[in-house]
Amino acid sequence: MAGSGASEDQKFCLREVLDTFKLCLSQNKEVYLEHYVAGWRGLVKFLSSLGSVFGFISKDAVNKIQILVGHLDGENGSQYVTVQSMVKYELENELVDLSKRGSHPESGCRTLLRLHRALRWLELFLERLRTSAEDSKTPVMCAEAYNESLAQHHPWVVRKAAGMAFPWLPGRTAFFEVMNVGTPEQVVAMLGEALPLISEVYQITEDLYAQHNLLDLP
Ligand SMILES: CCCCCCCCCCCCC/C=C/[C@@H](O)[C@H](COP(=O)(O)O)NC(=O)CCCCCCCCCCCCCCC
Repeated sequence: MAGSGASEDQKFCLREVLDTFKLCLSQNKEVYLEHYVAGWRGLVKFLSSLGSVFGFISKDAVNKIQILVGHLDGENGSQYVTVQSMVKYELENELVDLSKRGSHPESGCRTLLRLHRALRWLELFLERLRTSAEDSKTPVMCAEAYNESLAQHHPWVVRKAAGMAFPWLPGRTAFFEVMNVGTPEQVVAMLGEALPLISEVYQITEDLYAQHNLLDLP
């Protein structure tokens, strides 16, 4: 965390953010919540730098990040060190609404699930960016990635709002520039390194949630 704080005044660099996902995995492949949340913080910062039309998206992500930080910093914080320990703790203590929303609308499990689904969007979008041609359209890549992932969990009105924001994304060249990673070739190389890590974090979480039947938490 100290690292991400120290870089706050410096110019944003997407490599640093994606590197955070490297720190997420423990030796025995558990996912550290602190680094997961730090990764999302960085992504949201990047999204905010793209303009206020994405504000409603950042706002929801920030809200979810805050809920998770609240658990991490709360009196039972030691149970929230990894996603695995969080799931175990919340399930054993019946702190999760399993079939309909009830007394635990802010469980770590349901909150993280929303970010987890968004991580799949990120994976799909970055993979498209990585393999895109110079004249590829970012809004199209973004919408395709969204339709294949998050959209399936969103009601019509959210899908509609998201669809209205996508055309405001900067074009590929400008997008690569705000990433502040270097030349387009360097961006592509960086994405090639970061993507397997993001996929691994995603897959480990997905398997864990599937194993506990948590993929449809309300
Ligand atoms: C760069 C383009 C960014 C486009 C982001 C695509 C995702 C669009 C998502 C639209 C979400 C709209 C906000 C509302 C969401 C909630 O309804 C919904 C459900 O929550 P609930 O069950 O508590 O009600 N929330 C969610 O699904 C969580 C959404 C979290 C979205 C985080 C997106 C962060 C994107 C970071 C962009 C970084 C780009 C980096 C690329 C190099």
